[in-house]
Amino acid sequence: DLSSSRSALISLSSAVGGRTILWNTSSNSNPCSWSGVQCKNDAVIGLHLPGFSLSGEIPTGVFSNLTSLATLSLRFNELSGNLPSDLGLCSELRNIYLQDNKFGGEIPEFFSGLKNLVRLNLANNNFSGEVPGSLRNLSRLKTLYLQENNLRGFMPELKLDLDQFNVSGNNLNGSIPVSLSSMPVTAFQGNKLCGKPLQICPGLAAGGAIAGIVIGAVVAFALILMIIVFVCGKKRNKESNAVDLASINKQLGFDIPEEKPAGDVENGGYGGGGYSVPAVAAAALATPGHTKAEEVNGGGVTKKLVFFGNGIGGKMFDLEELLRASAEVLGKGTFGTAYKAVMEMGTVVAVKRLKDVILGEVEFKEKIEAVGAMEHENLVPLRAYYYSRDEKLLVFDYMPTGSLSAFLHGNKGAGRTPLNWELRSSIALGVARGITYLHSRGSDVSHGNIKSSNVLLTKSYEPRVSDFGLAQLVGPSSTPTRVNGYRAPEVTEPRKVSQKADVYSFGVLLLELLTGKAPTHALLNEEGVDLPRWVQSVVKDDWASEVFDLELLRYQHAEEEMVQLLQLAVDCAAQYPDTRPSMLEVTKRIEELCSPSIREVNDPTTFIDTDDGSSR
Ligand SMILES: Nc1ncnc2c1ncn2[C@@H]1O[C@H](COP(=O)(O)OP(=O)(O)OP(=O)(O)O)[C@@H](O)[C@H]1O
Repeated sequence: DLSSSRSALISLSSAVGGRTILWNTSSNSNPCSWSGVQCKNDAVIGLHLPGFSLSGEIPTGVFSNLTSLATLSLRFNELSGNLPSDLGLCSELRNIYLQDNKFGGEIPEFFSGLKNLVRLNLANNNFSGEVPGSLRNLSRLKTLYLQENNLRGFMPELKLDLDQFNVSGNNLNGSIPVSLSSMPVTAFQGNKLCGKPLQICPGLAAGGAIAGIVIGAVVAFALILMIIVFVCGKKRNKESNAVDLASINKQLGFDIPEEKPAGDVENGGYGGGGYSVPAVAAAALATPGHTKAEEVNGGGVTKKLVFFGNGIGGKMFDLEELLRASAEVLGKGTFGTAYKAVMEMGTVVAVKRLKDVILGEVEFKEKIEAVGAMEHENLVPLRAYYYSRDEKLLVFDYMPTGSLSAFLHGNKGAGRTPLNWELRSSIALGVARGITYLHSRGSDVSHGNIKSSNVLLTKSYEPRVSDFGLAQLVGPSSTPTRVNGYRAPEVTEPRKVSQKADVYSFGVLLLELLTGKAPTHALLNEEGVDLPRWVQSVVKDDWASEVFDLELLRYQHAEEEMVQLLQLAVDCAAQYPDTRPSMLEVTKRIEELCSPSIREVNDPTTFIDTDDGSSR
């Protein structure tokens, strides 16, 4: 019944902070077209208003007109007061997300009547009183999040088959019920609880004292043994490392700091090295048995940097100059280590020192020249290369803003620069164009390693795809063996990539841009998920708008575009290669759906949001 749900929504809207701006409440307007309102057969089945700065109490009576609700999401607002009792009338509710508000009072008993509930999240509120034992009636419940409230008393035995559970940060005491003993320690921390998985309860400890002493002694003995074995092993390792480093240092005449692994999200996977090595490229050339001079003039043949086009910014330089550059490790990737090198004349380049190149010089030149010939505004240009028997160096333009991965996941703290919708969609389009160009060079040309750490950003945040064409240069030991969240399911052999596998990886990258979540293979935690599977499950559960990155939710005007891009991402990440679109089609679809937003990108001031909530 639309008329009653309409008045219910208007009263909710005016009660919670007067945010009527969210909904067009003019006469005859259908609430089903209002943003955040989801309908099925004219009945309101979803209310999705996360992060809208709503405040105040929800008046009683609103929910009695919304009894078809299946999903209620009001998370990340400032709503307060008791939950209205008529929420208990919404017996169709499956998902309740009320976390990160200021709701108070006791957890209402009426929840136990919502028999269809699958997810209940009341975390980070001011709920007090005890955890109602009647929650055990919710036989379909899979997620129960009650952490960071003021709950006290005992934890009741719920005997539910929960996948996700957390009551940490309350004032609960007593023993943990057996049915919850398999939950992780973190689910109970910050209470006065005892028993498995936490420490044994005091009363029980006395009874088990003797057994405890015996077991304790055995465990202690085993521990001491393990420590001895570990310490001896470490000492041995250190000795062998010391020999290696000593011999390298002797050859080079200076210390090489330890290299940082690439893709280190904490440091943004980029530029986190912080140390500077004099002429790190020289280090690259000084391999056992070859001195620098021999290498450069080995056997009378002068090895040179071979440039494509007219150098970097019109400047060319020779190997000697590169060797004199001060360098900094950017990270270690699949194909070798990347350095930032600043030359005396001020030119900054990125140098990649390839490892495990199996090709002979002629074949290497042929392949690398094909890479050097690739020219597109969304690809990182290869400017020069150096080939000798023991060293292969590639010189690229240095991208000062780092990788998309670093930008999306690097700095979660305050002061983080959020990526607005216009920027995200223009990055999506740029990357799609770069890959489409690669694919247009031949049906057998594919990238093979598309991921957000291989999308680098220029100063004005234009995306450039890197690392293309390198997989063909190196041996199998350098191909990415780790199963990663970007790899298409049919790619069982990492070197057997295809254009359709690139489309899959691009689909995952789109999902990453839209959800703000980093993909990993397994369903791990909030930080890493099997993105295609996660998104599909969420969309199937009718809570599609829950998918998007919180930072995107303020761009109400672009919701339609976001949903369409999400659909495209899901199409790209289809399980079967044949059902995925081609990159050319993908580019066209993004051009069509994002063109209004992307036009705004021409104004550089729209790139970055101030994150002060003013545009919400
Ligand atoms: N041209 C460049 N300009 C600036 N930073 C770069 C450049 N090329 C690479 N980097 C940075 O150097 C680091 C290592 O890059 P590299 O390409 O070697 O590995 P990766 O992309 O992390 O992994 P993989 O080799 O599996 O693709 C990354 O953090 C990357 O962002």
